[in-house]
Amino acid sequence: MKLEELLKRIPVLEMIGNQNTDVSEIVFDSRKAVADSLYVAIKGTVSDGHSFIDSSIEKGAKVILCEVLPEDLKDNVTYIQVKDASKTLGQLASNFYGNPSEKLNLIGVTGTNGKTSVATLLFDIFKILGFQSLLISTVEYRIRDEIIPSTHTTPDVIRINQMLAKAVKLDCEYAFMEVSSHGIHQNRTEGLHFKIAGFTNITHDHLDYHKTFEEYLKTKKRFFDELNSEAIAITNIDDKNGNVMLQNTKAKKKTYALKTMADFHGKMLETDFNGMLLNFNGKEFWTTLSGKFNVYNLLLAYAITVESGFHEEDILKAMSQLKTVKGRFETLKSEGGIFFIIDYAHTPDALENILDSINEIRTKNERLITVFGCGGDRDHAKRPEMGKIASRKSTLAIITSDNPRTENPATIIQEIESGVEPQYFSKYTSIPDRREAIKMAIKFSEPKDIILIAGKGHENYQEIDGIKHHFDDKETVIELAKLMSK
Ligand SMILES: CC(=O)N[C@H]1[C@@H](OP(=O)(O)OP(=O)(O)OC[C@H]2O[C@@H](n3ccc(=O)[nH]c3=O)[C@H](O)[C@@H]2O)O[C@H](CO)[C@@H](O)[C@@H]1O[C@H](C)C(=O)N[C@@H](C)C(=O)N[C@H](CCC(=O)O)C(=O)O
Ligand SMILES: Nc1ncnc2c1ncn2[C@@H]1O[C@H](COP(=O)(O)OP(=O)(O)OP(=O)(O)O)[C@@H](O)[C@H]1O
Ligand SMILES: N[C@H](CCC[C@H](N)C(=O)O)C(=O)O
Ligand SMILES: [Mg+2]
Repeated sequence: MKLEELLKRIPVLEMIGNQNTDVSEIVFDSRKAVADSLYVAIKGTVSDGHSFIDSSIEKGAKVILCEVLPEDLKDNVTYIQVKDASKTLGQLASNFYGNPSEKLNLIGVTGTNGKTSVATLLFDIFKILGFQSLLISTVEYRIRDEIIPSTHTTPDVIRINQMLAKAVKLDCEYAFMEVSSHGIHQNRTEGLHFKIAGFTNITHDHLDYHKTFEEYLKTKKRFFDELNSEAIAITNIDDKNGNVMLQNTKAKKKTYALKTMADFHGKMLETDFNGMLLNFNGKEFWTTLSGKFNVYNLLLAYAITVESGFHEEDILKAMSQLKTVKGRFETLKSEGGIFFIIDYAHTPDALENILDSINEIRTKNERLITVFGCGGDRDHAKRPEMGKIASRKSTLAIITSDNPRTENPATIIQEIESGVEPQYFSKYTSIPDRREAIKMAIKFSEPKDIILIAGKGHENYQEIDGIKHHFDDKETVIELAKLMSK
């Protein structure tokens, strides 16, 4: 593509060199530079892309876009100076791929918990309604029926535009994507044209990255601040920060809630481990999904589908056919009659929600055993909180490992244990090996008992010291429950 065309609507401070050149590709990692590419130098969290300008040229980059021009300028290279290279990358990527986000209906979901669930439910609802879509999520990316492994909840803006462009080419009419706070902060959604934006909730998470809750909140809000006046913003007003999200948005505002009056109002009428009877805006329907948090997720998915112009009856009919999202309140029953729930709850709020949901459904004649851990190299503050919640709300909590990464698993476990209140000391034990922990839970159980295995959901690895060892909670449960019932 011609450089001139690529720079359309992009404010440039200074340009040195040939402006009439062709760009073969845009890259922001010097290691991926190819002949005639344009390298964007970005200041990252670990290093500064400006220090790799020369190595990108060695690999073939012909245009350099940066915030600070290098002192030593090479011949036959075009240098472009901009105020914010990271934001400019988004605009360049949109231009390069033909602005695909404007050619379909792009819908983004943000919030601490529920993003994967809502985005996946939407992909499935629209499929039942007869529409093909793109899904960008933590678990996987999907273009129609093609599944692409996921690297990030919200990948970089080049990947996003590449996938959007492919989706447009394959006649997809919708794209559903998770918008993570890292993604917003690192401008991975810059230049994208969102039609609808949904907010799930905001609670304690990622303070290792954002430092304070206020910063985290501000980052999430930015997603709504940047919507245009034709977009629709839908927020959960049962969350105390739900309205904050819409304070400065130009988008049309819509609300959903279970506890208060809202544009979209939901009620849970009945629930058990087989599903729930729900009422949305006065209309009843059954779903095979369980867990109160899924009422919120379904309600947001419903609101987004209604705002997309579909009939309420058609939507509810489609919604009653939905299956559980992988690793989100996924249930299994062993031959011996033990009930397993596999869930991705990896934050204090998510763990509390799922335990409350299970306690609401169970008869209390059985026991509830919770196996969980906390990720290494991540927020330390959530560890004691999760220890407190799990021991308080289960018959027995078995603390184990969940991606210790570069940390010592024993230290993480100690930090979790430090949150257990003295009256619950007899209600927890610690087994660092996750397989052994699950084995212990099964050994301790009797028919009808419930074992919750939290934190990994769909993940199929245990990350230790930079190496991902294969580990899958569901697979382990199936294997052990069978072995042990023999
Ligand atoms: C902390 C974080 O988010 N880091 C992301 C960030 O990398 P970074 O800022 O550390 O990059 P850097 O190493 O400082 O390098 C700066 C720049 O120099 C470039 N560079 C670097 C080396 C080199 O030789 N040449 C070169 O050009 C890099 O490409 C980069 O542009 O930008 C990269 C490119 O987009 C991301 O891949 C990377 O994600 C890392 C791998 C990551 O683990 N991110 C997680 C925390 C994340 O983003 N998670 C959220 C979900 C969280 C949740 O909701 O649970 C997600 O959306 O997935
Ligand atoms: N609406 C919700 N409110 C509170 N908790 C929820 C909600 N939806 C899901 N959860 C809990 O959070 C876990 C993760 O759900 P999900 O994967 O949908 O969230 P996410 O926002 O995509 O998370 P991540 O940021 O890790 O990608 C679930 O397994 C469940 O325990
Ligand atoms: N996207 C989140 C997921 C955490 C899941 C949990 N299993 C862990 O490894 O901490 C993160 O990387 O922080
Ligand atoms: Mg997710």
